[in-house]
Amino acid sequence: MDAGAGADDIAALAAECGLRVVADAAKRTRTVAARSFRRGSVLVAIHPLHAFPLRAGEDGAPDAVARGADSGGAARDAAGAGSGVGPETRCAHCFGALPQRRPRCSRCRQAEYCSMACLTRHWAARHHFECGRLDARAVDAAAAKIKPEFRPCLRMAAGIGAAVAGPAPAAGPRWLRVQRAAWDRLVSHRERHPGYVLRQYGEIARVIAAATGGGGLRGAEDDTITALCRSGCNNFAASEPHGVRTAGHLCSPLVSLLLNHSCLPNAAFAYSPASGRQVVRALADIAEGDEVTLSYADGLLPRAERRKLLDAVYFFHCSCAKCCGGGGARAQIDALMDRAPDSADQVPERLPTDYASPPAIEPWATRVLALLAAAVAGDGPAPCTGDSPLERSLLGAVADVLPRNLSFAAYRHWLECQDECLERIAAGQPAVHPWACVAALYVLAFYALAYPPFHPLVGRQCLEAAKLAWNSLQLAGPGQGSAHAAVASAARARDLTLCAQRILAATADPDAADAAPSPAQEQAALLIAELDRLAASSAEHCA
Ligand SMILES: C[S@@+](CC[C@H](N)C(=O)[O-])C[C@H]1O[C@@H](n2cnc3c(N)ncnc32)[C@H](O)[C@@H]1O
Repeated sequence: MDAGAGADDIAALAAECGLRVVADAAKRTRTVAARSFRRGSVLVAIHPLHAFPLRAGEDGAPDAVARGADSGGAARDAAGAGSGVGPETRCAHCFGALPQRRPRCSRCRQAEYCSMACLTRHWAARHHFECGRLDARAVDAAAAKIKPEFRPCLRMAAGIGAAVAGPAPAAGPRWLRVQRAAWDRLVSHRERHPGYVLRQYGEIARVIAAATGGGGLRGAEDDTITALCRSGCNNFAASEPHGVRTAGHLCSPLVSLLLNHSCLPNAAFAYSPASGRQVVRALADIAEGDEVTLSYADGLLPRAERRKLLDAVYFFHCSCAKCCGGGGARAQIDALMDRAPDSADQVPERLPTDYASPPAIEPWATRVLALLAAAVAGDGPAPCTGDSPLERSLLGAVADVLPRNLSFAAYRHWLECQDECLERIAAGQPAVHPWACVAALYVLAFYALAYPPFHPLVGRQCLEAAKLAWNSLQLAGPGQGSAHAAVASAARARDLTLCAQRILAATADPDAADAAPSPAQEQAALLIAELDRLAASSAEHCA
């Protein structure tokens, strides 16, 4: 880490977290583990320098940031799910939905909350500081003058401008001092941004200056353009509470500065709706000396799409273990999934027509799901290096599968089937459950091939599949045919739920008050109780 104002603060905080920043010729810096970490360990937890919820029509990233990279948002957004919520529908603290009657900050009258608890937490954490500095009305007036898709950029630049203006308050919190020092050290890649982007940023900078005369937004136009470029390759998308859709944006310079990208990351971030902090956790066991990485792009995107995004937004060519693994297992799986089915080997394009007869699950998917379950159940080491024993076994399970069945096109097909089935179920067609369960199991198998086993998305999908298996089981009574029973045995529902429970426990919000279970954890506990009741009543029946 270079010397300079704030360098000591940053290095000291990193050291306390068990991390060390070292120079890197290709990446400028990289952060390595100064000790080993077990999967699930919290690596960094810090309040963002600036954070705000998305508004209606403003669901583009404030820049081209990693859209929910670690929450799977990119894959879902690519599959057509946007956030699209109204200005009045998200809490300024937790980014959750707002009720009809909602508290708001009595000082700025702008920040709205879903509850008094969120208002109080936001004030204590960050708002007491930014409320006096950021003229939210002036920001809104300025934002109204530019295209909706660029408004988050404006709001981000304005918020950061206010947060970093003037000397750091001596009595201010440590996180603020560290975040400000880290902001000054972030790359902007300004010289590499295309002309049309710089012109748009110039327009935003002019609007900000004209609307406020600098008051509340601060910064000369040129500085605002640099801030926009910097924010473009350093910001984070935050998910809605307990969900996967992008609901807000965070500028957290320390985390940006510390963590480089890998398509096979060993860490993931989440926004804690409880504390408003950004929390980075180990996704896998990390050995001392290993580089700690996040994913800036969803690891389930095809390699070419990931490369395009990383090149266009972050200005580098990825050479991680998955992209160029020198023949490592994950790189080979990635290459298998990158194959395009030829015309004689087409992925089915249409959604199912016969929801009464779900297809059988192919042996490769069953093998992958068994490997996932064993990895999650085991207490042994869980590294994710690209060529660990688990990753080699996964490759062995899929090496001979045809592109028709194992490709991104196939993954997207199953994801689409799952979404379609869930819509039908929501519309009152419970008989679709077994079909939905099959689709969910395939999606889970693809997740297992693309993500480390303890990735939060794997946990959510395990729970989704478990719920569908349980509901299919309910349909498998007399007269309902054997297909339902074949899809969903009680043993499968139990295995999936146990998997979900372990992953959810390892990825639960560490800042949640009194470690209160999340809704997903509550659902998993309920499912296990139901399955136990079912097992007890069948045992009684047999006796
Ligand atoms: C969020 S910053 C990460 C911190 C960065 N290492 C630094 O020293 O400022 C993102 C930038 O780091 C560099 N970077 C991150 N991951 C990289 C990787 N895997 N390979 C090459 N460069 C990378 C790129 O310049 C990217 O725009």
